[in-house]
Amino acid sequence: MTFHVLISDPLSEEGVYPLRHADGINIVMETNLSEAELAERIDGFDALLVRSQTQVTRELIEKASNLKIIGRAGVGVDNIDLEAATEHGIIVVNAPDGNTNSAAEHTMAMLMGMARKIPQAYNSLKQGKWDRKAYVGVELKNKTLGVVGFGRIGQEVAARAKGQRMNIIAYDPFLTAEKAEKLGVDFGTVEDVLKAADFVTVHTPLLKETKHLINAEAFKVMKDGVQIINCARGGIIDESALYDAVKSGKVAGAALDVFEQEPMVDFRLLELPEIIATPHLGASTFEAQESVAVDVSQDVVSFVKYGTVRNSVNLPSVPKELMKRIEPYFDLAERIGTFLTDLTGETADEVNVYYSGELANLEVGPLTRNMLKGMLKRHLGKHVNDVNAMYIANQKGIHVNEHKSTESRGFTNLITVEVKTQSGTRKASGTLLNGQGARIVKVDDYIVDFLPNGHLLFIRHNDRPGVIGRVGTLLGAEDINIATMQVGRSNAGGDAIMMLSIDKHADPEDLEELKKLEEIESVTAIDL
Ligand SMILES: NC(=O)c1ccc[n+]([C@@H]2O[C@H](COP(=O)([O-])OP(=O)(O)OC[C@H]3O[C@@H](n4cnc5c(N)ncnc54)[C@H](O)[C@@H]3O)[C@@H](O)[C@H]2O)c1
Ligand SMILES: O=C(O)[C@H](O)COP(=O)(O)O
Repeated sequence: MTFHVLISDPLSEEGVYPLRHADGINIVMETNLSEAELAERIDGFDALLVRSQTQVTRELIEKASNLKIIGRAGVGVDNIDLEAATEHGIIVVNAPDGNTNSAAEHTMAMLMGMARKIPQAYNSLKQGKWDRKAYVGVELKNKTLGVVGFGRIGQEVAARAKGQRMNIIAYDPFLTAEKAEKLGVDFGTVEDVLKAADFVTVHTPLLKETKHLINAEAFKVMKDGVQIINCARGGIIDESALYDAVKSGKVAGAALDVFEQEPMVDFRLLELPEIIATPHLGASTFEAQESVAVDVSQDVVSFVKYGTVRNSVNLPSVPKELMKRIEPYFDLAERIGTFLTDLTGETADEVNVYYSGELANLEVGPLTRNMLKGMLKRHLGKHVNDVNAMYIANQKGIHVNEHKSTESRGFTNLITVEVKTQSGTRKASGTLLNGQGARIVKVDDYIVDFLPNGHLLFIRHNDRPGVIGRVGTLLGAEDINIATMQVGRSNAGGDAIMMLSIDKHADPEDLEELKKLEEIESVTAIDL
């Protein structure tokens, strides 16, 4: 049975060599298909290989009844509807490392070209002018480069910028003081980075949280004359805010390789002489394209021959028998992970997962991966799933340990997750109650019992008369209805907690009002 592969974006011929010469695999490379033509052709193929140009939408996937694997020859999978692929049982693989170096080098080229106004000077010379006064640049030496997003490419850019004797300050949800020191960079919040930087470069995925991360508010806190680079994803910088910031003189230069809409249609930005641009070329080198094409080709061959892949970004590989016994706990494990990320407001350095009861006799790795997915998804969105969660956690230096005990601890099965963060240790335990679904039954050392879903408030307070009533009164005044309320205390008059589920999201102002109430120690909103 021949395995048919359609390549709809330009992949390196050298890179697809393993595919072209694999038994039983037929390749068609058609890189000029319109969306409609692709939708017509896709049904006849078992695999689709793309870069960033082809939009692999839910509509396209629904037409691809034979599709078994999608290969992304690059990092970003935001042009692929992962949920739709997973729902349709289609494995998605990418090539997370193959173009890192090229993208970092392109970022440095854009940084230096912008600092010395090279494209502008070249265009002027091409028009026959010899104008040396108009293109006075700035040095990089002793200037501060602010890096927002300190993963593979962010770190490679920082290493190169240090070679230019720049000072580096970085922000990344997974960057801690210890890691920053080891990498020889300063670190801080996004605001710290934007305030300190002479040059800002962004290297995050495009997520709900990072869309327009650099907006008008962000430009306000930056230094006058700041210069900014985006070789990551269009949309991280609000292009309309950038236009205004350049016009006002706040931003002295911008170097863009990616755009909110690609191919670019609104060229307004390029009318500004302070802006230089390239058409999404960060990974466009022979070396990078060969590397990423080899990576995805090898995964397709491995999938055809053995049913396994290396760089899956969406599907778990769990034996059917085991899946039947642990699948009911997947959702609980994920919710505990998200609950703890929101409860701590920090990323973990160490995670200990304790399985007690019958679960202790099973391979619980997929449950741990689901819990990690819940823990990481706040910052990595659909880039993390139960297949790559452990890989990403390890990459971020999060130590993950599993512990098992057949001791029942009062429940047939109990999953306890303990996280160690910069601020201390927190934990939560959950179980499945027969016929009532997932429940969280312990938070830190307090016994509770609530559904881990919807809008939750976790309140730490001193055990005094009237505290609970005041909380209820304030929420009522804000028209926030309490669905359930759990209270627990270490001892009479001691530390205590409230765990509330409320009917609508409590906004920051409501939380601030609650924190002002007498005897309230902390208030944390958790939306699961
Ligand atoms: N221009 C190009 O041709 C080109 C080439 C390669 C990669 N890219 C893009 O560059 C980006 C980075 O690629 P990578 O390989 O370094 O990915 P990566 O996953 O190694 O690093 C991304 C980092 O962003 C961090 N992050 C997530 N949300 C954040 C936030 N709100 N604030 C700060 N940091 C946040 C993550 O923790 C992670 O460490 C991706 O979007 C990728 O698609 C573009
Ligand atoms: O996410 C990536 O890998 C880059 O944006 C490269 O995209 P490309 O494969 O379209 O060059």
